[in-house]
Amino acid sequence: MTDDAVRFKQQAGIEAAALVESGMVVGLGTGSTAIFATRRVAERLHSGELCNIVAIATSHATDAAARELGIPMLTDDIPREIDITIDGADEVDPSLDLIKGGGGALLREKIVAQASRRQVIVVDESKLSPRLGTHWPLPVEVLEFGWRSQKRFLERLGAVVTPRKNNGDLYRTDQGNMILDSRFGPFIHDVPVLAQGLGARAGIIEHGLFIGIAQDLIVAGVSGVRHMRRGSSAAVHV
Ligand SMILES: O=C[C@H](O)[C@H](O)[C@H](O)COP(=O)(O)O
Repeated sequence: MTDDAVRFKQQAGIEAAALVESGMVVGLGTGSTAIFATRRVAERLHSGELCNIVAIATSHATDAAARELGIPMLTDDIPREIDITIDGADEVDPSLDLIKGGGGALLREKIVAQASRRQVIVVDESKLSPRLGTHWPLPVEVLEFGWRSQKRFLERLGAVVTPRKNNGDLYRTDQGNMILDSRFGPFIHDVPVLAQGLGARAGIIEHGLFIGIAQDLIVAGVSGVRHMRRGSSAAVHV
């Protein structure tokens, strides 16, 4: 990752953390961009600028980081509605639909996103894409039982499928499942139809298409930080 990319991720994360208000329940995303928002929320909490917040993490890694930073955490059964969640993404299209799951956290991320009133996505500008699937394979979380059947199913849908590995072994999600990275190049032709097909297949636990979920996008790049809202063509420069 270049120094510029790290700086852009940090700018986007810090901008998003400013949207958190005292008294809120906050969803904390996973990855190298969302962590900057988590750190900034912790800084605001410790400086006294924020008070009385509780958070829920989208992965074991984020949970450990947030606890280390001294953020009060909710239990995993999400006993309260989440006011705002700040998370990263692997690809973002012009209507703010997303591919997520590059870090393997897609299932918890989607659970937290769907339990949130407001989902704010933070990215550096390299994540912007004209059509989902252009730059990134779609992560599909599958149960180990029967996984080769899911691989054939995805191949019949037109994907080139690579079981995700970690140091030579099969990668495991926080839930102990596998990820099949599925490249539908040059792009995914019909995102809603694909999402519906994947959702209907037993053995597929979740997929990384987040459609209609993000309300806000904060993107940082060479021309500064922009804040976009779903359904609004105007980008606000901040
Ligand atoms: O599973 C991981 C998540 O969906 C991440 O939010 C996504 O991969 C983006 O991560 P990063 O900000 O590190 O590029």
